[in-house]
Amino acid sequence: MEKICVAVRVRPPICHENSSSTFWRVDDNQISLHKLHGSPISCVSYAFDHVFDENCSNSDIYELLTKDIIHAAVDGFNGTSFAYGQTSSGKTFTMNGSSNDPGIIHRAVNDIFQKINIISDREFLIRVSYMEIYNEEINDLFAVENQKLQIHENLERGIFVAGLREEIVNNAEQVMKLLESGEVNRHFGETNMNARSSRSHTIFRVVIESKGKDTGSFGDYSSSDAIRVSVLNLVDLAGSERIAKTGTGGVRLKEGKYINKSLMVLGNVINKLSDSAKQRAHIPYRDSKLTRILQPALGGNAKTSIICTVAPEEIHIEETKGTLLFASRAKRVTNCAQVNEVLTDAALLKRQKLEIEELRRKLQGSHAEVLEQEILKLRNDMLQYELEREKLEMELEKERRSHKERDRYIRDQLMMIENLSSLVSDGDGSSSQGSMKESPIEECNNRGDDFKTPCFRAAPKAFVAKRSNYSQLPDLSPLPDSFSDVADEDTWFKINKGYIADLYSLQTTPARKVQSFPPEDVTPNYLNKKYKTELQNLKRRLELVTEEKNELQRKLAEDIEVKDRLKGDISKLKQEALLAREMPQRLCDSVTSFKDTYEEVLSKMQRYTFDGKSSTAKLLRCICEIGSILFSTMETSISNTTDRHKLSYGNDSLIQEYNKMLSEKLKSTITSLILSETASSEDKQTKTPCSCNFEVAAWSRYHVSILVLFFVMILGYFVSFFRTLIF
Ligand SMILES: Nc1ncnc2c1ncn2[C@@H]1O[C@H](COP(=O)(O)OP(=O)(O)OP(=O)(O)O)[C@@H](O)[C@H]1O
Repeated sequence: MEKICVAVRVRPPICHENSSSTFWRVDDNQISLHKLHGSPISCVSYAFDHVFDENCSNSDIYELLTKDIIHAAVDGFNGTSFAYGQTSSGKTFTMNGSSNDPGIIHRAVNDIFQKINIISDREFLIRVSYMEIYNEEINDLFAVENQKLQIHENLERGIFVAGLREEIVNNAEQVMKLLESGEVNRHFGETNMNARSSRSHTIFRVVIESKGKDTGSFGDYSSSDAIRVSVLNLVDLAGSERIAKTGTGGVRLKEGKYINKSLMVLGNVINKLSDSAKQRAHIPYRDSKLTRILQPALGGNAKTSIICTVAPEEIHIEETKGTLLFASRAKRVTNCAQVNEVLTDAALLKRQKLEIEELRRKLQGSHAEVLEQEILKLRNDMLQYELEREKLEMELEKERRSHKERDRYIRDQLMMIENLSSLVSDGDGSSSQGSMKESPIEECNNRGDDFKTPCFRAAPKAFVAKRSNYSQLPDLSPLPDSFSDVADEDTWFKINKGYIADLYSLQTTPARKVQSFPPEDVTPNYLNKKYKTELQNLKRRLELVTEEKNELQRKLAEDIEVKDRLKGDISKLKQEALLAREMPQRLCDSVTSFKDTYEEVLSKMQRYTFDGKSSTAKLLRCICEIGSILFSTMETSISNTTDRHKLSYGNDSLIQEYNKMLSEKLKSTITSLILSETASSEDKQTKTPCSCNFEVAAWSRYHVSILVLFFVMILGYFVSFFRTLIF
């Protein structure tokens, strides 16, 4: 919540009065009425956010009063700046300025483009429109054919003027040209008070849309997909006037009445808003087109500044006091400005997903308390979004239905008119047919298509192109069709004396139940009900959050359990791997010791053979040879096994080959041994045997044969065991 910023500007005197007895004195942010010789007049002293004396320039006013609002508008806040004051007090001079001292509008436009050129991480679409409220009718200053436009309201655009031309602009120069063309269409007139008096209120409107350029960085979820839409109104009001002074009649008189009446409604709105919330009842925004259009700026979602211009001359003392009274009341009005973001469903989902991700990350870092808070916040936000979305959907549906009904009604009416006109005409229905080709709604749509700026520089980017087709069929929101004649002097008195009119006798439209800002029903019952609902919502959210927290804790415990189990498995596997790595070495050791034993046994056996030529000796040599080949083969295989890369099926075939070769060799040795044995037994019968040597040789052959068989078995078994182990 923030207060409206209010300033007062004193224009330089136009005519120097000789007989004046008082003067207005400006001290810092105070303005007070003094007697000619210096003493202040009691109760005529006012303080505001700023008071500018006659030496101040438009530049000073812009810097201190308006610049912040313009910058905030670029950042997505709605903004309004308007000039209020009696006729000829310098409102138009403040808003439009002169060639030497450009006014607030020109400075704001330049500033907007300067600022958006600096912001490199967002893309912008700027649209401008210019309208006037003349005799309580809205006219388009960019398109003279657009007269008597209607005010509408819908969810997406809020309060807007249907059929108003909006120009897409790319630079300040383009806007200045448009403004110049608009000024030509504005209603000015000569009065006794001002040679060029504004006879209408004008509103120059800038709509600033922007979207973040996608940086793709984590955590940049707040802005990447959301579109910001802000509306900036720069308003030059017509001045209140006293017919006795302006000396007008005819058209001017009529204009003056409308001006005074709408300013009186503005004063009433400000008065109501400046009351405390308890005293505030219905705010009569709908009593004039001016207040209806400025509704968001007056106590709504906008940052607002008011510059109240006063004339220093003594003859205008009553008007000046009236203006200062208005300014004092306006100072008490609070607004509630917030960045206007339009979130698409996808953007909302993305934002929530990222927020959950962020939470998970934090959970892993075990910041449980912080998380609890954040979960709570997140759940709250999500719930709020859901509720809002549901509400909006319902409202949209309602709006659509009423829209359809209206369409049907208009079509029926058109048909009726067509029938009637064909009845009236003498059988020639062609003229009526021609005029009935387009329904008002179609006409409005066609008008919407004309919104594009002819001198638009380049083909717009995707975002710009999409948003520039921004045109909705309006919803009817009737305003009083005509202002009843109000006795001018009476109205003037009410404006300047701070009189609060009886609104209900003035009001011509029923108060709507749903007002955006501020809430109107503040009765205790309503509040009780509201708080109860809120409490229930909060409880429900709390339950959800607790559930989610418990779920997350359970998952965390499960994760820890699985992790422990895996750790046990890994250490077992590590031990097995260590054993597997040691196995070849152990085998190698076994083979070496087996080889040693084998060689020892063989050397002992060789001792039984008395000469190396006997068949036993031959057999032993053969066994010895076979043994050493077998052992070296095994050693090679084992060393290959140690180096896993060398292990292949080729080793298996090598062992098989050796096995085969050895068997054949053993077979041939045994065959040759049997043959030589047969030959020696034949010799035994022909020669005299040496019984002692024969017995020894026979004994040794017998044992050697057994041993050979034994070793062959062991070797065979060893080789097969070794092969199984490796493969
Ligand atoms: N601060 C100022 N410095 C110099 N001249 C000023 C200043 N303010 C107003 N004037 C002059 O006073 C005259 C009246 O000003 P202006 O037309 O801006 O008044 P206004 O409040 O817009 O009147 P109206 O309500 O009738 O349109 C103009 O000639 C303008 O140039």
